[in-house]
Amino acid sequence: MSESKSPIPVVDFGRFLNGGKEEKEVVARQIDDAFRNVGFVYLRNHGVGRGMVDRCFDWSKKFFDLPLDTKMLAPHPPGGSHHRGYSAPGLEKVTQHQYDANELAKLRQDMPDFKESFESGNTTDESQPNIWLPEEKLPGFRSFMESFFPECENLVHGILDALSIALKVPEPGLSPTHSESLFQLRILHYPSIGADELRKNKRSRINAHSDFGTLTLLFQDSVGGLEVEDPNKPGNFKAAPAIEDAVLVNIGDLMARWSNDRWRSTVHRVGIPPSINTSTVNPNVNTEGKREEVTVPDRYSIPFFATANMDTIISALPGCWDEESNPKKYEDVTAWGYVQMRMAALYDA
Ligand SMILES: O=C(O)CCC(=O)C(=O)O
Ligand SMILES: [Fe+2]
Repeated sequence: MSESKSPIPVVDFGRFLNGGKEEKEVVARQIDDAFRNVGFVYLRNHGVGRGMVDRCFDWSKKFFDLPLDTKMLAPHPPGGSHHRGYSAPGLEKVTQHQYDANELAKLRQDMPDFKESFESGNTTDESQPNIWLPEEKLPGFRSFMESFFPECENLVHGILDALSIALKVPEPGLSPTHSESLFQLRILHYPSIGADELRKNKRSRINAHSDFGTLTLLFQDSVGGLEVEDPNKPGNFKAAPAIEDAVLVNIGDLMARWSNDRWRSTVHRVGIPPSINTSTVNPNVNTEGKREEVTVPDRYSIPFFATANMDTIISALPGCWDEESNPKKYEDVTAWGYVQMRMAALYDA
C-alpha cells in the first residue's frame, strides 16, 4: 500500500444545500470533477446529523456485541437476491467480476472476508422485506435504523440533484429515478485480527471491489484501513482515512455505466491501517522470548448503497455522450437486469 496522501477532494456540500443557483453550480462541478477523476468525494456539511451518525455507530456496536446465536435470529437469507439481515463472518465474499459459482466457492474458502454485517432497507420495499431481531433482544435498534435510513436517503437525493445540475439534466433531474428508495443501509464490523494474518493474505477485511449500484455513502470510524485504487496507476492503493464530520461518497458500477464512464466506479478495499502497517515488527517480546503479534483493532463502518428504481432504463445520460466524438459504449439495460446479475455473484445460490 502506498502511504501517500489521499487524492480524494473534500467538498462543502452545505454550499449546495443552502446556496443559491450559482453556488449550487460551483459545488455540482466540484463533485462532477471528483467523480470523473477519482470516483470518490468527501462531503462536509452533508445534512446527516452528527448525533445520528454517532448513535448509529453505538447501535452497531451493541448489535455486534450480541451473542452469535442471537444475531442469527435475523439471518440473511441464502442466495443473492434478498439482501437483508445478519451475515456472519465468512459468509459474504466480495469479488470483482467473478460470476462462476465454482470459482466463487473456491475464493470463499481460500480467503474469507473477516467481517460481519447487518443490512436493512426501506420499510416499504416489498421486494426485499427487512429482517429484524425479535424486539426484546435489542430494544430500540429497529426504530433507530428506521430513523437513520431517511437521513441517508435525503443525502442521496441531494447528491443526485447536484449531478443533475452538472449534466444539465432537465428538471426534475435524476432524483425521480430513485423515488422507490431501493437502498440498503449496512452496518459492518471487522473483528480485531492479527496484522500478520492480513499481511500474509491469510484473511482479508474486504477484498478489492467496486460497488454495483449508483451511489454509496460511507461513514467510517477512526481506525482506518480503507484504501482506494489510484485510477491512473492500477494496482496502486491510497489510504482514504475518515475525515471528521465528512461522509465519503463514491460512484458504483451502474452509475459508471449510466454516465458512459464519465464517472468512475473505483476499486477499493479494507486492509491494515497505515499507522499499523508502518510498524513492521512489534518490538514487544513476551516472557518466552517470542515476538508478540500486532493486533489490528476492530473496525466499524456504515455504508449506504443507493440504486435506481428497477424499471429505470440505464441509457447514457445527457452530457455523457455524442454521436461523433463520444458514442454510447453500452447497450441499454434496466437497473433490475443489471443489479440482479451482480448480486447473484455475492452469495452462494
Ligand atoms: O468498511 C468499509 O469502509 C468499506 C465497505 C465497502 O466498501 C462495502 O461494503 O462495499
Ligand atoms: Fe464498497
